[in-house]
Amino acid sequence: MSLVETAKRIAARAAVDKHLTKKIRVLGVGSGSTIVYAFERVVELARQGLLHPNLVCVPTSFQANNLIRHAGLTCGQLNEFPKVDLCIDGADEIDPQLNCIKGGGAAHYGEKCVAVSASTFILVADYRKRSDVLGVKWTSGVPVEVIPDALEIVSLRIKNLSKDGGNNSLMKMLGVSGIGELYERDEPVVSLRMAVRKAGPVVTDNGNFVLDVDFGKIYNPRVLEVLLKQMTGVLEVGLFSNMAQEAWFGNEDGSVGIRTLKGDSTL
Ligand SMILES: O=C[C@H](O)[C@H](O)[C@H](O)COP(=O)(O)O
Repeated sequence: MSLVETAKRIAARAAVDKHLTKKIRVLGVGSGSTIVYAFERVVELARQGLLHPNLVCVPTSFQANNLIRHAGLTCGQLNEFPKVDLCIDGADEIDPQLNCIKGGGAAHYGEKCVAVSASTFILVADYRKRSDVLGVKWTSGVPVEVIPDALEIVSLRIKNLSKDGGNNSLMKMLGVSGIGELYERDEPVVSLRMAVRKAGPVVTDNGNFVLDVDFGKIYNPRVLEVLLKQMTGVLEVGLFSNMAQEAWFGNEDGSVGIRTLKGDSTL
């Protein structure tokens, strides 16, 4: 197993061991490659009888839904279980305030639905995702899920954010005086995410498209998230600000690091 895969695995397993106690009845299951390792551990613990006898797993995506069903665990939808005790999920980049970029696998809408419903939201990742400022480690851009009919209008509005100052009255309400307080680039670079082994764009679990928007460094993820989210035609933005309580990183040396709002430590 490569260094990166080992790092994902140790962080994911350690986070599950710490947080998935017998008291957790409703578990949100994230998406992506790191979550596969976390879920592997969930299944081991369930088979050993160490989890809540009526554990329900709420998926964040089609992928997560498959993981749960193939393991034979109970799968519940958010409409039936809107109060999630714990959600464990991966991320593409995480800053010291535990803001993160997600959606590298285009699952950020489902992931955010579950994350906002969770009493505890924990991120698991490898060392490449630990960052001081968003936009430096994950350079593919912020994923923005867009309803297909609105693709062009949303692209244009994002490209013009710097020129028209976003939306001046909204920015005033949000206490920001200039777009330079939000991100680095003079003009955000907007790309429609293209599929691999399918002609045309990536189509999400919800039948939408994804724009990857490179803002350069992101200085104020919270306000940028709000500005993007309010654009008509945007379903969800892959910025998750002020949501996670902890991030667990697998380090290159085989140790596990934990990032909280108080700082970084090693297990
Ligand atoms: O859309 C995908 C999700 O946000 C993933 O959790 C994120 O991209 C991290 O994925 P991975 O664990 O594969 O790096």
